[in-house]
Parts: sequence; structure tokens; C-alpha cells
Amino acid sequence: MDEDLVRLESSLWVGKKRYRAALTGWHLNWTELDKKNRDKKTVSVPVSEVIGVEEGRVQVLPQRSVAEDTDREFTVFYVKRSSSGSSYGLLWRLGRTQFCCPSRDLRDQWMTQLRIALKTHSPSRPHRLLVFINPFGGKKQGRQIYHSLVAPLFELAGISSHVVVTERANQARDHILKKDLTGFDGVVCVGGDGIFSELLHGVIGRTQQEAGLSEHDPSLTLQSCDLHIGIIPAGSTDCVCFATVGVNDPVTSALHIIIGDSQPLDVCSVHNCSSLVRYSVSLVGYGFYGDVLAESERHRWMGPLRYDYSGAMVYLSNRSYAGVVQYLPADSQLSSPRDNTRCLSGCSVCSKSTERLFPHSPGASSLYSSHFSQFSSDTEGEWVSVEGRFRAVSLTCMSSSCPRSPLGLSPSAHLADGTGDLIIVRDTHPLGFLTFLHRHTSTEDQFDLPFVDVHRVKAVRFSLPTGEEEDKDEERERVNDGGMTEEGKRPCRSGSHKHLVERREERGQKDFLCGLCCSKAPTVSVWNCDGEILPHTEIFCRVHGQLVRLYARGIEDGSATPTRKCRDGHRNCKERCVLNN
Ligand SMILES: CCCCCCCCCCCCC/C=C/[C@@H](O)[C@H](COP(=O)(O)O)NC(=O)CCCCC
Ligand SMILES: Nc1ncnc2c1ncn2[C@@H]1O[C@H](COP(=O)(O)OP(=O)(O)O)[C@@H](O)[C@H]1O
Ligand SMILES: [Ca+2]
Repeated sequence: MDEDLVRLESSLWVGKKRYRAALTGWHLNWTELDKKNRDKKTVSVPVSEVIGVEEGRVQVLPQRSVAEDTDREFTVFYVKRSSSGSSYGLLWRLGRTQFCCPSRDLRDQWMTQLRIALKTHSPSRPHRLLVFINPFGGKKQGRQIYHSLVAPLFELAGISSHVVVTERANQARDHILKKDLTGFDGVVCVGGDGIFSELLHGVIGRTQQEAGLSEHDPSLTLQSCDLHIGIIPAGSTDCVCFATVGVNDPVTSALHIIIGDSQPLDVCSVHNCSSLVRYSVSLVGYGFYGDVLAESERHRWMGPLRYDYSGAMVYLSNRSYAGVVQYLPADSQLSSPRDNTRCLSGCSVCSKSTERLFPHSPGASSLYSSHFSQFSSDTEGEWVSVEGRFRAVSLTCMSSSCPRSPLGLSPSAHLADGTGDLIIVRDTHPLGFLTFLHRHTSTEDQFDLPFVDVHRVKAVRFSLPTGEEEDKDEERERVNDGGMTEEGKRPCRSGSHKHLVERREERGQKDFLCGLCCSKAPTVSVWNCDGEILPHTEIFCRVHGQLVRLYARGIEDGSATPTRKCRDGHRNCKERCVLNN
């Protein structure tokens, strides 16, 4: 059947203007006609972006209202894009057009045909969602954001939702792991990266349980998850939302959820000895980002500003840490963190990765099929080792762009290519490090500095150098009290931050982080894993390609989307400058 055949076409009125409206399989178009029946401008909306159809003249936001029904009117709601001003992605808004038909019969025909088209052409839309609201996230407006901006849209789209306002940390994770989820098409969080992380752990954990797979074995290929995750941003950093949608805007995200967008996402599993510690999608960071998080936890009352304050304090403390970073490079022929590309909606690098990550033949061997040792014999590279003193060591599976850093930690990273970017910032003078940090806020290349290295990787291992004996002793005594893992724990040589802080306090080192007043600087930092402090220092990380799916579609290419200058000096080079780098 030709999907573009016209299903219905008629002359309709919008206000005082006459239009020719046509519904095909894929699009709803309406063209303004002048007095001589000549076409003026046309509006075309893909059926997949129609949110709902209502009888009468209806308004939904800011409040639902229905004008007197004349029997001949209907209202179509759809996605309308606008540039966001401060961000680089596009804002989605609820477009609304009220049509008036010559007869009630015709109105009913339009309603019926539009609803049939919606069902036929949007099979992946969710019907039932489980929503978790963190009432304490960000500026503590999660409840209000959901009820005033999101719930009316879900209702309009015919989505029923079960809402849980969390009363404690990890409630959302536990709910997903343990409760009956029959009938739910997806789970949604209202909050920041922390509550998203709870959903991530719940969804991955449950999927592996059901598949009978152990999450603790880093060599296993995990089962990718069917249950989609939606994020309504109401947190402090909102990095996952920003990096996958391009803006942190509740209405935009709600509309992506409603139309059932689907964006695969790489996930990094972090292990210590033989245990899974946590999963991460944005930042696994040691040194600066770990210290900022540890410091910021003491200033939660400041809300999102706690990161700015703590960032300044940690910068002033001028810390660097000794360590050994080992990494397994990804295939450099496929992409590079310095190729000046951006992962945008419909990204070809990610699409090609789908074929590579999920080869069709059922018996095809996985790149990671047996054990750790398999990594070193991999055709895509040998393990590389770097020892030294570092300001920061960061691994990110995506760009990690956020309002603080609109291009992110690694602007050319891909959401779903099965790799992560490892950013190693070696010890340098304070001004150099400030330049590095400051470049995150502009379009200047933060990797174009002599003390910064970036590598596209599949796995990373971090250990303390031999000779850090004092802290290794402390680590041996650690209590595994901070991680998400409750099963499969076993004692091993890793650091508990809480424990280290207590030991330092016993020794009279009053403040863990403040190098301005401490008598002795700490020799180890902590890991920041998507905003949670890890209870271990020595870790092994592995990237799992496209392990989960979000209700998103990647960043849409708004005209304001910046790229770095290519070597020819172009800013928004249409060739994306790949050939120039
Ligand atoms: C001189 C200007 C310095 C500016 C430096 C800007 C660098 C920003 C990079 C931000 C990377 C963000 C990665 C995401 C991390 C989040 O998962 C985590 C938790 O978020 P939430 O749950 O919403 O609170 N946020 C952070 O760890 C904050 C890092 C801030 C570092 C300044
Ligand atoms: N009801 C609750 N009480 C306390 N902590 C919670 C609650 N619900 C979720 N959390 C936890 O709060 C932390 C921060 O949540 P998040 O939504 O990311 O806000 P923010 O972006 O401000 O950090 C997360 O670790 C999450 O697990
Ligand atoms: Ca990636």
C-alpha cells in the first residue's frame, strides 16, 4: 500500500482563513488558500509527531479548557520546534490548531481518520508509564513540574501513568528490581542524574536477573534492556537529559516520551575485584570531578549552585593524584574523540555500531566473549598503560554536555557507538588547569593542551602506584558501605572514601578537601560515578554498547549547533571536517 496516498482531503477553516487539509499515511498538511483558491503557505506535520486530537476547541497548557463545542470543530495537537536561545538543541512545544468543518459528519471523519493514522503509524508509543518523582532533586520542584507541565500532556496523549513520589534514596531502583511491572511500557524519572541512575540500575539489573546473567562478571555480554527510560529534567546537572535531547526542558522531554522516541545508550559498568560497583552513562571521574562531588555533598542545601561553589573550592585546593591508568583502545578507524564530529540525531557512526554490536548470526562470537584476557588479544588494540600524577581522569560514554558545559566533557563522543572517551589531565600549573576547565564553557578545544590526552576506549583500569602503601593499608580495612551492590560483595583492596575521611580526621586533617587549611594533602581522591561517590579507588570499567534505551532521539541539528573550528577555520563545516582532521 502506498503510505502517501491521501486518506482524507477537504476544505477546512482555521479562524477566518480557509485551508485545504489533507491526511496521508505519514503527514497531516494544511495549506492556506487565497480568495482565488490559490495555495499560500503549507504547514506539514508528520503523523508520528501528532500528540492528540480532541473534539471542539480545546486548550491544554497552561490549563485545560474547552470552548463551547459547535459540533463542527476539532483541535489537533502536535510537536512544534523552536530554537532554545541558550542551549544548542531544539525546544519542543505543544503546537495546537483548531479546525472548523462544514459539517459534523466531516468533523467525525477527520477525528476517526486521524486516530486510526496515529495508531497505525506510531506503534512504539507508550500507553502506560511508571513515573518516579524525586521531590528533593534540583530546586525541589519535581512534583510541580510533573503535575503542571507533564501530566496534562500524558493525559492528552492517552497515556496512563502510575506516579511514585520517592521517600528515600534507592526506592525507585528497588521498585523496578522487585515489583511487578506487567503492563508498563516504560519508566520515567522526574529529577536529576541521580534518580536517573536509580532507574538505570533497576532496569539493567532486572533485565539481567530475568536473563539469568551475572552483573558482576565484566567479561559477560549483558542483555540489552527493552523497558525504555524517560527523563523529565528537574535536577542539578541534568547531564543525561541534556546530552540526549539537547536541552533540559520538561515539556520537550515529555513530548519525546509521548511519541515513543527511542535512543540507544552506551553504559559503562564499573567493577572492583569480582563485584559490580555501579553503572554509569555520563561521568566516571577521579581527581577534580571526584573531589568536587565529595565537597558538594556537604553543601546540598545550596541546590544546583553547590557544584559551582565546590568547583571553585576544589580548584583552589590545587590537587593532583598519583595513579596508573590502563586502557583498551577502540578501533581508531571508526571514529576519534578529536575528529570534530558531533553525535546528532540519526548519527551514522552510532547506526553502523548497531550492526557491529548486534551481528545477526545467533552464534556470532562477541568481541568480549571469554574473560579479561580477551581484551588484550582483541584485534582493536592492546592495553596501554600510563603512570603519573593526574589532575583528573575521566571516562565518559557520551559527550556529557550540560548547561554548565554546552559541548560537554568530550564534544565528539557518541551516545551509542559502544565506546567511551578517556580524558587524562596530567598534573600541570594552576593556570593551565583553569584554561582546561574554562574551555568546557566555550567552543575552544579543551584537548588542545599539552597536558591533556584523550583516547576512545572500550575498557579502563585504574590502580594506585606501588609505594602508596599507607593508603593501600587503609583500603584493605575498608568497609564496603557505599556501593549499590548488596550481593556478591567480597573483601578486597579498595578504598572507602568515608573510611579514609574518618582516618584523616583522626590524624587531625580537619578537612578532606580544603588544601588551603589541611596540614597534609590526601594521596587519593574519590571516583564520581554519575554523581555518586564510589566506595573504591581501584576500579575496572567496561563499556557495554547500547545497553539501554531512552525516550529520546539524540540532539536535533539546530542551526545554532556549534562545532569546533576545523583546520580550515570553518565553524559549522557541512562536511563536519572529518577529512580535515
Ligand atoms: C571555570 C569554569 C569551570 C567549569 C567546568 C565545567 C565542567 C563541567 C563538566 C560537567 C560534566 C558533568 C557530568 C555529569 C555529572 C552528573 O552526573 C553529576 C550529578 O548530577 P546531579 O545528579 O544532577 O546532581 N554532576 C556532577 O558531578 C557535577 C560536576 C560539576 C563539575 C563542576
Ligand atoms: N525521596 C528521596 N529522599 C532522599 N534522596 C532521594 C530521594 N529520592 C531520590 N533520592 C536520591 O537523591 C539523589 C539526588 O537526586 P537527583 O534527582 O539527581 O537530584 P540532583 O540533581 O539535585 O542531585 C540521588 O542519589 C537519588 O538516589
Ligand atoms: Ca559512546
